[in-house]
Amino acid sequence: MSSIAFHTFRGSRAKMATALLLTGAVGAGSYHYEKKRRQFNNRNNNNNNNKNNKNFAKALFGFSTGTAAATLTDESKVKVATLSDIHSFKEYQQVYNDIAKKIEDEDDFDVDGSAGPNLVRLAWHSAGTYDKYDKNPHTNGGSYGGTMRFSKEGGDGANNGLAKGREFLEPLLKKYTWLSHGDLWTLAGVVAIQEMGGPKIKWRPGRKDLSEEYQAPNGKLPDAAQGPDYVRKFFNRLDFTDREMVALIGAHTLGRCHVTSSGYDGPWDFAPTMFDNGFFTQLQKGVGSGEGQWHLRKWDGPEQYEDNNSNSLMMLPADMALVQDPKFKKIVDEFAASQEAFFNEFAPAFQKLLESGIHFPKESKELVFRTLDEQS
Ligand code: HEM
Repeated sequence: MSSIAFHTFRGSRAKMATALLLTGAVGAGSYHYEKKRRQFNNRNNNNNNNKNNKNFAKALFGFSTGTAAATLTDESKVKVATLSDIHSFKEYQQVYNDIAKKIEDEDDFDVDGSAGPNLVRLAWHSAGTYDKYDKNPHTNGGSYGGTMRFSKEGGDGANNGLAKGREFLEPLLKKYTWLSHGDLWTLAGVVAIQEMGGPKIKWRPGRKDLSEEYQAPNGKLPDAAQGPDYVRKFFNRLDFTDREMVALIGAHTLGRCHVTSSGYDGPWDFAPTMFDNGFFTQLQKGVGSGEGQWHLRKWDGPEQYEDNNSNSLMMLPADMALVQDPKFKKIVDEFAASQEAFFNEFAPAFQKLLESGIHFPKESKELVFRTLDEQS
């Protein structure tokens, strides 16, 4: 890189370096780091320790240690999950339990009671800003930095209603002062899904709070008024396949739309606090005048669908997109026919969503939590 280019980018690179170094991503000096470094050096059978230290850090974390601003490489433009200061499985299970109990205790959070659906949406919106085409860690989003706590990202219209979920979780940050916003919000999504009867979701810690400059630009979350091409393109930006995107939108089995948040109104199925394949069984029949089908709701609000049977359920245009596109429709039919198939594909897709844009070193363990029921 020429010195001019270097100076041009020096400010943001220095900030990036500081952020990553502060995260403890490098963790030089820790027991874990030292052990791995020695193994690496032995394997490479080379006495040049200083050079080897740098190569090791690069292999593990994607960038070299040393004078940070000067030695950052292009690979460093990723957000690296920390290994050095994460906590034990037992402690994360404790956080899990506290969130689960709080959901259970505060059962007047929303129209349907539970805070669970809001927390799932919080986890997804914290991660769903990721843009794989944007290589600048300041703007490419994802759940790492917990940046929805700042006013620009938090104030994006798509995030209306989520301040309530963030406030609900605030006491946990006071109790577990070592927990980052990103870890808390993503973990809360996992808790909510599992406690509402959904599949086990593997989860990994290591996100760190980043500063305001890392807020994702507004407009990175999906527009519900759009059709199949938009939905496919949107989720391709997050690196998802057709099957993964259909599975993920199946989370609309939970919760409801609120006129005060999005302008849309109503729940997708009759059990909005139960994680099942109800979204697909409702959606499957598509638009028409027959039994179990859908028609456009006549009202003053934005275009949305209403079910013929009860006139009380809703579908967004972006939901209906999944039965308008033949490739999506085939997958909807599969998930409507088998809840097991849905769960099997939802769980890894949701884990992938929560890890979008984050590099988890090979050594980082996937944690699988026990539900409150399983522990009693
Ligand atoms: C094309 C993609 C998507 C669009 C356009 C979309 C749109 C919306 C809208 C408009 C709402 C209503 C918000 C409100 O008024 O409170 C909503 C709620 C919700 N969304 Fe999505 N969504 C999408 C994908 C997803 C995904 C991938 C997930 C999770 C994996 C998800 C989980 C939820 C949940 C749980 C709620 C209910 C929240 C509550 O009850 O407070 N959505 N979504």
